[in-house]
Amino acid sequence: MPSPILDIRNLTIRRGETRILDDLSWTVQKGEHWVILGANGSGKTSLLSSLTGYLSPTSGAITVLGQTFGETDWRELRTHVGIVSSSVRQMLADHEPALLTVISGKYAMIDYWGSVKSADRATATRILRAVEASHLADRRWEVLSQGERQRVLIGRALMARPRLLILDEPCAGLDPVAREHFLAFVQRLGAQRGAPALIFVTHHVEEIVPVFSHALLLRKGQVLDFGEKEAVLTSRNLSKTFDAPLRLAQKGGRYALSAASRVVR
Ligand SMILES: Nc1ncnc2c1ncn2[C@@H]1O[C@H](COP(=O)(O)OP(=O)(O)OP(=O)(O)O)[C@@H](O)[C@H]1O
Repeated sequence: MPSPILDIRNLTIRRGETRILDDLSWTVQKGEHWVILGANGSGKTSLLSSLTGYLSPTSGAITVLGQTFGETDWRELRTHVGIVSSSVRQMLADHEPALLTVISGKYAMIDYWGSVKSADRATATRILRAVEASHLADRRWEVLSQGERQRVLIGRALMARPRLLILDEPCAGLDPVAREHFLAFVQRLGAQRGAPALIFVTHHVEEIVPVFSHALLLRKGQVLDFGEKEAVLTSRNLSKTFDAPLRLAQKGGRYALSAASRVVR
């Protein structure tokens, strides 16, 4: 069996008295696309930071693409993991056209400088087409809408040909129509042959499109449940995740949450 995309064993991260993540184990196999759901402060961002090597474990093991934290050059490994998050968004240069932003992803560079190789230009042009943003190639970062920025950032991440693509709350700041367009794009992206494994972090079950096969629920730094989404996404589990009685409904492969008068089983 090929090595998993991601394998986390008994991960605990403590800082001072705070137990940020507590004995967390999780495996992502090739061909799976995961959603991580959890309330504010449940540890989602910390988990992502740990698997890109930015937050060191107190104990436990993290293996990404067959390489284990502490035994390998994490900087090299990072180039195989694409990440789209608010911290990357904030670092981009206002004046940079989208095509250069995408090219910069190959070199893990912010604010691309230097001459552009024609092969890189051709690849970035193809990627911009794949993220349905060809028309944005010459547009500067500062004028792009939030939805356009997300596509360009995904293009930037894809430029490094990642096997794992992490989308950390990518719908934050999108209006309902832009959000639906973006989610339809994520659905197409994940369904493409050879697509990287997706990890999509959100607070909202409405954002779980059918291409996601698995879900991980986090609560107070611990895994509440994980596995195939049909088994994990239940009213009972989500009520525990968000500490309130909630009812989960499913229609046409999409989910919706509403308040319930008591925890629904
Ligand atoms: N370096 C640190 N030192 C101490 N506590 C930390 C540190 N980093 C994170 N925490 C705490 O760990 C908890 C989890 O934080 P984290 O940002 O991972 O949550 P989250 O699920 O991403 O939340 P949100 O949905 O609000 O973004 C929080 O209580 C946070 O204050």
